[in-house]
Amino acid sequence: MKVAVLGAAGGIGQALALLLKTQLPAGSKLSLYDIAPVTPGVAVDLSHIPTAVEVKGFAGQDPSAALEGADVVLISAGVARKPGMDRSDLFNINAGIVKNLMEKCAATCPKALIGIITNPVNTTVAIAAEVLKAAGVYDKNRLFGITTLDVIRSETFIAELKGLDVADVNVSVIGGHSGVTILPLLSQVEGVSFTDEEVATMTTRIQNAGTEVVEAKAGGGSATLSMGQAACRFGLSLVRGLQGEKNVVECAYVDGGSEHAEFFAQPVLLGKNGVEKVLAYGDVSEFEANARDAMLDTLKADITLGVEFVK
Ligand SMILES: NC(=O)c1ccc[n+]([C@@H]2O[C@H](COP(=O)([O-])OP(=O)(O)OC[C@H]3O[C@@H](n4cnc5c(N)ncnc54)[C@H](O)[C@@H]3O)[C@@H](O)[C@H]2O)c1
Ligand SMILES: O=C(O)C[C@H](O)C(=O)O
Repeated sequence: MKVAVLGAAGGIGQALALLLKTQLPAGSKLSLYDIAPVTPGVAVDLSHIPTAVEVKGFAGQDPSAALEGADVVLISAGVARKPGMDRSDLFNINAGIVKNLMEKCAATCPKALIGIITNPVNTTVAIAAEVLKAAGVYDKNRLFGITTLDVIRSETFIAELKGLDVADVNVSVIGGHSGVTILPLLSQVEGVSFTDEEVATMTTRIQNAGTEVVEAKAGGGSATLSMGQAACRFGLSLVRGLQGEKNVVECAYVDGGSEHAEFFAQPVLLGKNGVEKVLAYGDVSEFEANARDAMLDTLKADITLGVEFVK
């Protein structure tokens, strides 16, 4: 199994690479690429950790060597937010970066499962899909926007509020990955009940959690360590699915035939070809149904922006 990380010298990339080096199955290959010249050094550094995962690092303008034979590609290349910015403010720089990297993926590893971390995810995933379509290699089951950070935040915050063991808390988060498009389905959390006020406060906290980190880092970037953990969880789930493990389910932002939008985050069953089945997200409360319907104009506009960028 070969996993490539693009943007591997960055805050997320280095944390993710460390976690993958220590958690990928024995015999895996980890391929690190970034435009930053330090990237081969990051790989050498990681290679001294005693696990049966081979690491190689690549720098420069062309990621092709890093992508050859990749089964999974995780992309965190691009710029991060500073206080006062929205994720959509990253579009001007990150759209072109994702487009260029996806052209290389389409040419070099068209069958790989690709997970997009780079913001604005609602839009960059649409860009990735258009690039793959233009190259004639699009398979909707192999492209994912990684929204796992919203899931782990939800699990953490709910466990804290309700005094639960976080290992017992499972939450689906649907929609997209920015502001009101992030919708945790609190009504479905087993063994927990929330007052209306708790639902409103918790939903807002989860939607603004990225900004909470951006402000706390005071100009030094956005979430990197928690995102490294989230991307590692998601990447390992992709690998487990590819290896034939059953019942691997994650929420992800996919082109899954949703009635709501062309791309929509919801639970998916992962398998040997990526998405094996898009799962229904189940019954929702009136609050959640209203929040879901209210996000759709924003989500669709984010998607259209990406489609038009490539066309
Ligand atoms: N999906 C999510 O939940 C989520 C969570 C946190 C951050 N993010 C996003 O992830 C992205 C990366 O965040 P970060 O904190 O790691 O940023 P960072 O600045 O620490 O790292 C980004 C890396 O990308 C590299 N890079 C830039 N252009 C590149 C190119 N063309 N090819 C290869 N590498 C390139 C840079 O050299 C840098 O090492 C941002 O867009 C951020 O908003 C997404
Ligand atoms: O908020 C950001 O800009 C980064 C990321 O999308 C997050 O949710 O932490």
